[in-house]
Amino acid sequence: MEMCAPHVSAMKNGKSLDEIRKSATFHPSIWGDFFLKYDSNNTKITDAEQEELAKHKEMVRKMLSQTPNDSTCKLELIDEIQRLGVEYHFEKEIEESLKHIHDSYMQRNCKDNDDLHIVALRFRLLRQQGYNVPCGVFCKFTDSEGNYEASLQNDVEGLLNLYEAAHLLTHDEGILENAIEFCSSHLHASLHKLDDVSLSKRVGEALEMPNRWSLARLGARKFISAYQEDEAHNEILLNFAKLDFNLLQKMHQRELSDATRWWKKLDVANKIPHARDRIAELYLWVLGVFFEPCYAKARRILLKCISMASIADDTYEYATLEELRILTDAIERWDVNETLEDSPPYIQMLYRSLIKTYTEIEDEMAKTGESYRVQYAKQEMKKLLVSYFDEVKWLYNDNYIPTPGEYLKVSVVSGGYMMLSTTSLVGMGDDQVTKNDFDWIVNEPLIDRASALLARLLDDLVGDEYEEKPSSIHCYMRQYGMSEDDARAKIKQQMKNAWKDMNQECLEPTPASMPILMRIINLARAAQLIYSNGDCYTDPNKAKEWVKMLLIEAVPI
Ligand SMILES: CC(C)=CCC/C(C)=C/COP(=O)(O)OP(=O)(O)O
Repeated sequence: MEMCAPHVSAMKNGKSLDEIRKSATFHPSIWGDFFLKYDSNNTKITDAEQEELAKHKEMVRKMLSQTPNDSTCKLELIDEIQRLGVEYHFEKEIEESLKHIHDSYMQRNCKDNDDLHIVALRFRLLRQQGYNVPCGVFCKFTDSEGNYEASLQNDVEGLLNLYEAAHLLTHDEGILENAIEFCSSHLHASLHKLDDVSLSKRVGEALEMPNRWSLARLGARKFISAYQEDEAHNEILLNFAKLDFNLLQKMHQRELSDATRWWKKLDVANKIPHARDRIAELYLWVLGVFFEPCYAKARRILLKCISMASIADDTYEYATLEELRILTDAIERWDVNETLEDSPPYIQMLYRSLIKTYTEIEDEMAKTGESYRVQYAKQEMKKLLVSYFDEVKWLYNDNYIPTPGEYLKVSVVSGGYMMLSTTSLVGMGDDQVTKNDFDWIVNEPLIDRASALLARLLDDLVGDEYEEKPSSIHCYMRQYGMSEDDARAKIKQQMKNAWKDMNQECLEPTPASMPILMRIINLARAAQLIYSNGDCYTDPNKAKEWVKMLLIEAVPI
């Protein structure tokens, strides 16, 4: 591609590109120092709280082991445990039960009862676990032309379960695609007629965001409230879920408090004032990737790296082409002694913080002989910043609009998700992640590319208001002479395909272990949330409710 000379900036409304870029401003942080107050004193978990939790946990464990595997109650109990967000306490028990349920289902050739709710629930639980249950189990609910029976319209519980199950679809599963369409329209129609408060809440939430796409913590918080309204709820299980949610929340508050202190020390608001000041929102993103106590170290590392990416993203949308050329070259060399003394302070500051952050992570990982992991993360960060620079070069090349192929090659990387997926493995346990897993993930396996593509396209669909650079919408319009609506429809189709790829890769035989695949699925879920209503990262008011629900307000006991 022919580049313009660096000093020849494109003009728009009488302003040079440099001027336009420097004039962009972001909403200030809405949280400021708020989370500092959650220090060790304010987030203490008392012995009495621990004991109460342990007592409830034992009762739930007993319930789980005493409910026969071949009962429909068992399916419902597992689903409730998972959706209430406490599955991580009983992973082994649930794994064994689902294996038993799967094996006996296969032995009887998937013969089932005729209750749609149960068929769909079993299908979903087994697919979530990686079992490739055939979608043909739903044939008996369709007529000879493949349409779902009209009589199902009144079975709201059945429709809801079918809708949730169908979101585990892979390619060429038209029966599940039809199910999503059929259920969506009838669930929408049922919403204002439902007397059952719990069911109505669950239908509303599912239509807004199906369970497969939902952030686990937010899903748990909402399900606790719907479950409480269900007259048939199990009091012990409900109380356990509430206690657990609140204790985890204290741990998350403490982590965000520490992160806020680290962020303040960087002094981003003063030293890099063009950057978004979003440590709470970034923590929310990371919490979407892993919320369990065993991932505290992984969260801490990922948060630091995503913060660096955020500052870098804004710097690549602010600085001049020449400044960025020098920065990008230095980052590719990754020379810890480089100071970039001829560059402006914000470039020096970004470079210094980046090197320092990764050096600190490396030192920490060296203690367990795992500093090799940081090399992979560094490589991905370099790739990310090079892709940011490639986008800037398009812009300075007279607003060059790339072909869709050219665009995606760069912008799937610049979405940051490949860097995040690799980095999310850095702080995970050595029983969960090996060197082979890093070699696998940095080679852009299908699930990783699909999650990154989804995030990029979601961002593109909402991002235009803040961005100067081209998006996939422009590229499609230009390449195929499409209208904006048609380009958007094409992008939505690609997003559906990305979910099919991700679902397929989570079925046995899987390309990596489930804890690793779940990080990638969870990243996709975080993107679904953050770009669900415009760009909720850039506009902090849009993410405010979620921060409150997950990080401030305890669940009322
Ligand atoms: C996924 C990551 C790395 C998150 C950190 C914050 C960030 C860079 C968000 C995307 O912002 P944007 O919408 O401005 O992104 P882009 O400029 O790539 O469109």
